[in-house]
Amino acid sequence: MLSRCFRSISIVPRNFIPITLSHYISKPQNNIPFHRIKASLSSVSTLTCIRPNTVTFQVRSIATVVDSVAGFGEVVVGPQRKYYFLGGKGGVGKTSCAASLAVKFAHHGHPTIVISTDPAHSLSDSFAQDLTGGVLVPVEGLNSPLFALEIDPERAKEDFRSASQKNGGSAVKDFMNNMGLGMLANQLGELKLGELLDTPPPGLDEAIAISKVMQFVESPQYSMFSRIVFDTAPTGHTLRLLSLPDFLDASIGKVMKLKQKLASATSAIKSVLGKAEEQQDVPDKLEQLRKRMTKVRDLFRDSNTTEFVIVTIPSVMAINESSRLHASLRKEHVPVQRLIVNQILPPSTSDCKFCTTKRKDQMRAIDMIKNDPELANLKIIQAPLVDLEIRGIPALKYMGNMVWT
Ligand SMILES: Nc1ncnc2c1ncn2[C@@H]1O[C@H](COP(=O)(O)OP(=O)(O)OP(=O)(O)O)[C@@H](O)[C@H]1O
Repeated sequence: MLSRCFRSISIVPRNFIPITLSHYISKPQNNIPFHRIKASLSSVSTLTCIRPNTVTFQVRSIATVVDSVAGFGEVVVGPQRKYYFLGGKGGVGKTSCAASLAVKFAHHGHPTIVISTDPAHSLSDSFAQDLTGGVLVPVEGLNSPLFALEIDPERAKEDFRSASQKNGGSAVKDFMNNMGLGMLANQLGELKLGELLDTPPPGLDEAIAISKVMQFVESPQYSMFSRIVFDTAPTGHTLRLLSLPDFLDASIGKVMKLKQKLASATSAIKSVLGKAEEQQDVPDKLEQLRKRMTKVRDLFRDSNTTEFVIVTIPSVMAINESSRLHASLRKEHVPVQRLIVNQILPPSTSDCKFCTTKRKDQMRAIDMIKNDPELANLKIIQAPLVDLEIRGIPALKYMGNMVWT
């Protein structure tokens, strides 16, 4: 019956999205132009056609939402490369929002990469495709170029460890001890270098992973990609990630100063002993790492190229965490404009007490946003809880059309 209704969809008031995800997926031929039909939270859901091809509709429950403040026009415009980070509390829908944005960018002609920096990846699950392996994998089922990358944090950490140990870690310490420069070795100890290298702080793997991403996105081979979407780890992890470039920059700077001192001490000893000067090391990996850290930090802060979109759900706990996240992002000078409030229960017209109470509870939580000094000025994007899990390209397209209007 619904399929007959769709023939008359153009006369439906602009404020409705009258189908459910399950219907969208099962009847793709009836896909309707979402850009023409937006719903407000006060509207009700599943649209039932009483008489086909007429303006008479009975609105039941379930359907959909969306305040048209997402401004997809703003994020899609311009051929120059832009970076979007999607982050928030665990399980709120970061991956679904990131993957759906990436699909939508690709659909609008932007060659796009979606990257998961969450050690517990779910991009493969979200796209319902195997995207593992730590390399760029083409996403299937789209006519436009979209690639995905699930970063392998263990491999990245290993790379960092071996680079650092070869260049500034235990090899340096041993060398200093052999040269009778134990005092310098002690200073190195004070810097807790060993701790940094042997038991990297949480988030280091992610920072290194992002610096690796920087390395390959800077290469001309990848210059064609105009949108890079990051699906980040839950809040705590991501905050550590954002503050790490500064921390590492400072730590690596200290290590490098020590290395310089060590190099001049070594060459002084060698010249006294009359030994030939050794060839200078090939490019110092620590210096490379430091440069990449600086680039990551600058990238995080540039509002012309970067936006961090906070994703939340309508619960007091999630909104409080989003508020703290925004405060921390502001402190790190990371540009934030939008807050997605995901998984909002549509109004219930049935006598389901659970649904009514739950929705009231959610509405109270949403009201908190308006009074929260950190969140009140953000553009709020409301997205409904849909009737199926968001998995696979059709579901991601559906989600994209709901969220990114
Ligand atoms: N609006 C929605 N309606 C229905 N299901 C949703 C919605 N948004 C997300 N989901 C589902 O919720 C689950 C969690 O979503 P997702 O993996 O995107 O969250 P996440 O924040 O990335 O989680 P994690 O922190 O574990 O990485 C998934 O099963 C997803 O399909």
